[in-house]
Amino acid sequence: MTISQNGAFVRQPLIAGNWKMNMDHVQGITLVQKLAWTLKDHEHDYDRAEVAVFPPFTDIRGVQTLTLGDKLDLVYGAQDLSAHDSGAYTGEISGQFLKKLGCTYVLVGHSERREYHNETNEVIASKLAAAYRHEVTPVLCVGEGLEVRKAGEHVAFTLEQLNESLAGVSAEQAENLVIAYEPVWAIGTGEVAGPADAQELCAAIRGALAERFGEDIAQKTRLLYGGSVKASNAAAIMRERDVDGVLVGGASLDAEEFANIVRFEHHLVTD
Ligand SMILES: O=C(CO)COP(=O)(O)O
Repeated sequence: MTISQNGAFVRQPLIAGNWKMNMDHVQGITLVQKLAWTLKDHEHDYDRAEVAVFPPFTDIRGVQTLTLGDKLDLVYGAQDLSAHDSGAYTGEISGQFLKKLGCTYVLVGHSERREYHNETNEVIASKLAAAYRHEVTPVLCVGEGLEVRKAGEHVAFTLEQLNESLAGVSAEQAENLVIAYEPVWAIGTGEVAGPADAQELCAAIRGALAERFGEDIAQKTRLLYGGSVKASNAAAIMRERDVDGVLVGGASLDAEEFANIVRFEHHLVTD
C-alpha cells in the first residue's frame, strides 16, 4: 500500500475473506462473531483497514442480522450475482436481493466461476452492469493460469481480461470498483505469487485503469491480491506500493488467522 507523509494510507486497505462453499449459516454466524471479538480484542481500527467477508448466499441474512444487532463494523458481500434483475432464472440471485440484504460488495468473475460455470469476460461484463444497477460495489477478479504464466504472458492475459470485463463500465461507475488479482495457479495450492509478482500485476492494472478512466480514478481504485494468503505472508504482500489489500480464501475460515491478516500493520518490517 501507499502511505502519505502524515502516515495515513492513500487508499484504505481492504482485507476480504472469500469463504467459497464453506460454512453453513450457523457456522457462519459463529465465525463472524469470533472474528468480531478477536478484532475487538486487538482494538482493530476499521477506518484504518476495512474488513469484509463473503459468505455463501444462505449465510448472508444471518450475517446481516448479526452485524446490525451487534453494531459490528465489518462489512460483507456475496460471491456472485445474476446478470438479470428478476424473472425465470432458476437458481440465480439478483443484485436487488443482495442490496436488500445490506451487501456492500459482490465478487464478480472469480476464477472458480470462470472455470466451473464457463463465465466469459462478456458474461462478467453483464454481471458488473447488474452490480452497478443495484448499487453493490463489484470486486472484479482477474488473473492467469499456470500455462499462461509459464509462457510469460501473464500481464497481457490479465489486462485483456480486465479490459474486456470492464467494457461497459463508465468512469463514473469506476469510482466504485475494486479489482482483485488472483493468479489461478496460486489459489488453494499453497503457491503464493511473491510480493514482487503481486506488485507487477497491480501496477499494470493501475496503468490500464488510468488509460481507461483517467489517472485520478486509477489512483483511487483499490487493488487486492489473492492466492494462498496467510498471516505469515500478508504483510510482505501488503507492503507493495500498488497492493491495497488481500482476498483470502482458506485462511479466512479461521477467525484467529484471518484476524492476524487484518493486523498486517503489526507485522510490517520497517527497513
Ligand atoms: O480464491 C481465493 C480468494 O478468492 C484464494 O483462495 P486461497 O486463499 O484459499 O488460495
